[in-house]
Amino acid sequence: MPVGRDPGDFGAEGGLFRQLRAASAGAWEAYVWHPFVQGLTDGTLPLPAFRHYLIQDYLFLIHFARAEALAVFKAESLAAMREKAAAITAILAETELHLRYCAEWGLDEAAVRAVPETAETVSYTRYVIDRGLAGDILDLEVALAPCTVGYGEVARRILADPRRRAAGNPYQSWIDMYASADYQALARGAAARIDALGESHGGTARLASLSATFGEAARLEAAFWQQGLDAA
Ligand SMILES: Cc1ncc(C[n+]2csc(CCO)c2C)c(N)n1
Repeated sequence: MPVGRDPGDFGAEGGLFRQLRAASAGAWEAYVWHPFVQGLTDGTLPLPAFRHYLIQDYLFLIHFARAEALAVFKAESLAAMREKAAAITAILAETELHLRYCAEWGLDEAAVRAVPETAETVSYTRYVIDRGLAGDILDLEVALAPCTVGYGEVARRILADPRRRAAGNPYQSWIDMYASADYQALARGAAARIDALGESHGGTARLASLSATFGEAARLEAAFWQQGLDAA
C-alpha cells in the first residue's frame, strides 16, 4: 500500500506531519527502509552491527530524554507538559530493554556508559537539542518526530514485508517493542501532536524551515543505522 493511503498511517491527511514527510520523501524512505532495517526484517543483520547500534542507542536515549525534558520546559499547556513527562518515562523504560540486551553480551551499565559516543550519536542528539533551544515547541517537536514516528513506521514496514522472518529471528524482541499497540499509539500521538501544533503555531507559514529540520533529522536517523553496518 502506498505510504499516505494506509488508514492506519501516521498523521491526518493534509496535516503538517504528512506535509513534512512528503517534503522529505527521499530522506524518509532512506531512513525507514534502510538496509539495517531490512536486515532486522529477515534476520540477516550481523550481530556486531546490532550490538554497535544498540550500545550507541543507549547513549542516544539519555540525550533524547534531555531533549524531551526541554519539550516539557517549552510546552504550550499543562496537558502537553504531562504528555512530555510521560515520554521521558517511556524513554527511560526503553533504556532498560537496551541494558537487558547488553547484559546478555556481558556488558553492564557502567561498561555501556564508558563507551564513547560516536560522531553520529553526538550529531543527531545535539542537533535535536539545538533546534529546541533555538526555536519554539514546534521546532523542537518537528526535530523529535522522525525518531518517535519513524520507529513506528519501521515496525509496520517490517511486519508487512514478505521477506520477514518471524520464527527464530534474533531481533524479534526489538521488533515486538516497536510493533506493540502501546508504541504504535505513542507514535500516532506524536504525529497528531505535530498536526495540532501546525494549526496552533503557524505551521504553513513556517513550512520551509520546519521541512529543513525534519529532513535533517531523517538523514541523521539513516546515518545512525549506517554506523551499525559500518562497524560490522
Ligand atoms: C536512533 C533512534 N531513533 C529512534 C528511536 C526510538 N525512540 C527513541 S525515544 C523513544 C521513546 C518515545 O519517544 C523511541 C521509541 C531510537 N531508540 N533510536
